[in-house]
Amino acid sequence: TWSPDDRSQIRECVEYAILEAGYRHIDTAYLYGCEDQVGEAVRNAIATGKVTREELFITTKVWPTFHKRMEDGLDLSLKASGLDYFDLVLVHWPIPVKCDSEDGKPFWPTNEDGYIARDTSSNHITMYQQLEKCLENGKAKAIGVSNYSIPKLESLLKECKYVPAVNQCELHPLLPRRDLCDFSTSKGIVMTSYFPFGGDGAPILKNEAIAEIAEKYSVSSSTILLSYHVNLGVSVVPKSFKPHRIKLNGKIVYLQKEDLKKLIDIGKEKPHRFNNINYDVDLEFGKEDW
Ligand SMILES: NC(=O)C1=CN([C@@H]2O[C@H](COP(=O)(O)OP(=O)(O)OC[C@H]3O[C@@H](n4cnc5c(N)ncnc54)[C@H](OP(=O)(O)O)[C@@H]3O)[C@@H](O)[C@H]2O)C=CC1
Ligand SMILES: O=C1Nc2ccccc2C1=O
Repeated sequence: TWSPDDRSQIRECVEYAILEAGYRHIDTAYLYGCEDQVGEAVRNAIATGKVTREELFITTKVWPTFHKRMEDGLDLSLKASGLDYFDLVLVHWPIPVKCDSEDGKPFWPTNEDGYIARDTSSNHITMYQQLEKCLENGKAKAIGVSNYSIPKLESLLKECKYVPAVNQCELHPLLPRRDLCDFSTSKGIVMTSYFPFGGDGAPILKNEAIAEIAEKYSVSSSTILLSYHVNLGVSVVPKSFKPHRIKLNGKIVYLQKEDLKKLIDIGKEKPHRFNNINYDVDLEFGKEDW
């Protein structure tokens, strides 16, 4: 449910996804400013009698400006959505961001050097530990992380009481991060892919190697990009505002091993990340210590 600009259609799209396209997992975040619409769509969908709250899986994320008061951040999400609980709550980014306000805004304050203003008095472990309390008090049915690298997971796993259920990261054939996926899976952490099409404007759909594989299976490149994850045991959260694409994005095909390998190989040597946030830290693929 992330949209960089117009957010007016989100309630309608979420209702359509649930009622007409069979979606059960909806991914949102405090950052996205649309938890009110997600909550309304959930209530409307339940009111039709076609789906129950228990059948739906609603994820939200707490923004790192709430690094000292993650539960307050989650309370704002619960209030905005009108939901009694979230099925999954994630630490949105492992990097605490400076904040003086109640509402966690601005989300991306910058220093004079133009980089995002980090707050080093908290860290990726202390933020997660506050969500452990939200698991224990029932505000979250499961908790996890987002944008955590292997070093960040390693240090978190040494200190946490509950293993994160999920690590949601940018993943696609141009950024396969198989080391991160294998590490997470070996620890019982489910990987979720965001930006399956490369984000706004879906730049990865222009990739010729992917188009070739799509032709072989007589499906669209978008179906190949989503099937890539499901075939690897990774869950995936595509976004579309267009009803026919919302339906199309529910389609998954079995991929032959040789095609999965071809897809992984696309970004193996020179991985490309589309989500570049202006932190003064090294986002070096797979090796980052931030
Ligand atoms: N944890 C995190 O830090 C992050 C999480 N996310 C989550 O991941 C979700 C997905 O990422 P998002 O940024 O939305 O980017 P996506 O990679 O899902 O791409 C969205 C773009 O693809 C287009 N599109 C969607 N389906 C198709 C299709 N079948 N054929 C052609 N074009 C298509 C959409 O256009 P149109 O709408 O016009 O169809 C839109 O321009 C977000 O909505 C959010 O929930 C995203 C970023 C970071
Ligand atoms: O969830 C997110 N969606 C985004 C889109 C652009 C940049 C950062 C983000 C997020 O952290």
